[in-house]
Amino acid sequence: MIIGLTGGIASGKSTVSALLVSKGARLVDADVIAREVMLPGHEVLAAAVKQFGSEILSPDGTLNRGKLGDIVFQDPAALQALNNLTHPAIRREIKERMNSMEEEDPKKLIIVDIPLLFESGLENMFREILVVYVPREVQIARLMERNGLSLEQAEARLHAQMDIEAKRNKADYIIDNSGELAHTEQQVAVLWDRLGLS
Ligand SMILES: CC(C)(COP(=O)(O)OP(=O)(O)OC[C@H]1O[C@@H](n2cnc3c(N)ncnc32)[C@H](O)[C@@H]1O)[C@@H](O)C(=O)NCCC(=O)NCCS
Ligand SMILES: Nc1ncnc2c1ncn2[C@@H]1O[C@H](COP(=O)(O)OP(=O)(O)OP(=O)(O)O)[C@@H](O)[C@H]1O
Repeated sequence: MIIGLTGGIASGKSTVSALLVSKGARLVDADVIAREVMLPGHEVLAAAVKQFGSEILSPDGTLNRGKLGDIVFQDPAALQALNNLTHPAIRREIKERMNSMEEEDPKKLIIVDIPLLFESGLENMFREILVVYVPREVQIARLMERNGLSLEQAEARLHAQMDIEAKRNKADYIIDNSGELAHTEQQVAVLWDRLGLS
């Protein structure tokens, strides 16, 4: 059983994924893979340096994520160029990990957390999709707080994604993470039952 999990930036995808993992699900996390392909020595990072220049690197040769984020989240063409470099490698790795987890234990729930699942047209990879939802204002407030961003920076990041209401409309399952964590936990428990996993 494989479910695609998505939502908006800072809507709580990692929080909900962690709750599902604590119940026994296995997790493929596209953000983790996206970080791996940007590590020194990886061909995707080399291609990004070629595209955006060595100013996206810190003095120790690692990616300066804030710097690259500032470049791409203000410029749709730059974001598209970055996506063209990173997404094929990320997609390949997601598929490999999903397949090997499924082979290892076909009965276990596998959660595949992909922030840009809809934007990247990956809906067809999944029979069912779970959207972690919070209203836009909550998204902005949590993003500003967690990443120390200004309102303008936070809005630019939201603007680079499909609107959260549109994602919610495409969901098979919705977890509303706008309340207290305990409320989110309850919904995860209900979902777990509904999937027949209890
Ligand atoms: C631009 C980068 C360096 C910014 O790094 P930073 O540490 O500030 O953010 P982080 O990687 O933690 O991403 C936070 C969130 O931003 C949003 N986001 C990231 N990349 C993108 C993108 N290409 N388009 C729209 N939103 C994005 C997602 O909601 C993500 O969960 C980084 O996001 C990156 O390398 N992005 C390209 C790879 C990618 O598309 N990743 C998304 C997961 S598939
Ligand atoms: N129910 C909640 N109540 C209050 N704060 C929360 C709740 N759920 C998550 N948060 C906080 O909101 C922020 C965003 O949550 P989280 O990192 O899980 O989102 P995400 O969707 O995985 O983010 P990203 O898109 O950036 O990867 C974090 O700082 C987290 O601690």
